[in-house]
Amino acid sequence: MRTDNVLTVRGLRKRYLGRGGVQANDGIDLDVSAGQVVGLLGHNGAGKTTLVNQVVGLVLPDAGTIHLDGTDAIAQPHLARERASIQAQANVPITGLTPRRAIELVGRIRGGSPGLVRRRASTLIDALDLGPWADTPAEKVSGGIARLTAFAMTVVHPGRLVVLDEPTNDVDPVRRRLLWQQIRALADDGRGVLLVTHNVREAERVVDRLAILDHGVVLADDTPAGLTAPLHGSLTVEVDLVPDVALTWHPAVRAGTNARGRATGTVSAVHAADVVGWAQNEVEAGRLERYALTPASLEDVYVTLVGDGQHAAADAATPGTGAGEAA
Ligand SMILES: Nc1ncnc2c1ncn2[C@@H]1O[C@H](COP(=O)(O)OP(=O)(O)OP(=O)(O)O)[C@@H](O)[C@H]1O
Repeated sequence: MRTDNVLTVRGLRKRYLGRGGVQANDGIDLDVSAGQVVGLLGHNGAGKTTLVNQVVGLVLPDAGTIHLDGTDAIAQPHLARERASIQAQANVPITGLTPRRAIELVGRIRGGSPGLVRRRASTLIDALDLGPWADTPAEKVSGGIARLTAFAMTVVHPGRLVVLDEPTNDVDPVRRRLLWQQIRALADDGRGVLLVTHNVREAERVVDRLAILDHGVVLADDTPAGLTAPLHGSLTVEVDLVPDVALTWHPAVRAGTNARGRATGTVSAVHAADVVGWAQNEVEAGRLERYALTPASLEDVYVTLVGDGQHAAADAATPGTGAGEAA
């Protein structure tokens, strides 16, 4: 029976043997429907790539089931690879080709007709602003352009499921937005998209649903709004510390993380004005460098669930460095 689910994963387990062994996936359930972008967020080693590799038959699970567009992906990995398009974490080398030629070649290998592939390649090149490099030898293009080329190679003739493993690595902020638009367009066109990322802000911008993975376990799986709902009514306070000056939070602040000269806490919105007054005072007295108050975000949810994952926050936008900002 055909369902709207493009990918259904149940109870997936994978342990790598070797010194001590690693339980890379520990009973994962995950669904991706047609028309949906589902984010898979987790720090280094959380088990994301292991999950993806099992979906496309590159790694054999110890237990669990994977159904991809109606087929059993474990029993029939060749069908899974036909029905899924995957952009791996590492770019496939395209030395000797130009980006345009590489994109067209993959489209043809995947069964697209010459005319259709040529048109789709041109559309992607324009949409991702790759025009100036499209006909340049691949050896001469930058890392970001190579990454965008790899994305275009993946989606030139996409399967029902499109898996993108860190597609925006090395991509500049402007083209990153263009890429996000193309990810959205894939879903709008009826594909299911699984977007693997470390980047909380990226997840916030693009996904319909987000699964947070930690040590091989899905800790939460919901819409961004659903994930942040428990934090509604609270704000995040972030302060930059003055070296050698101990921080004493305002009593209304619940302390969170404190590392590398920056501390965060949460405060109920009803106490926000008091905390702004306190923070301003601390800045003027030279006990704080700066402060910022922002609405609770997915990043706060992630840190609450996973801990102070410096990895996840690494690519997040940095608040301004003025004397203080209140959102
Ligand atoms: N082939 C392998 N043999 C042994 N251990 C492995 C192998 N591949 C991955 N691991 C281990 O399994 C765990 C999960 O790794 P995985 O690559 O799936 O995580 P990830 O979330 O994709 O990380 P990253 O974001 O760094 O790519 C890690 O502890 C990793 O060291």
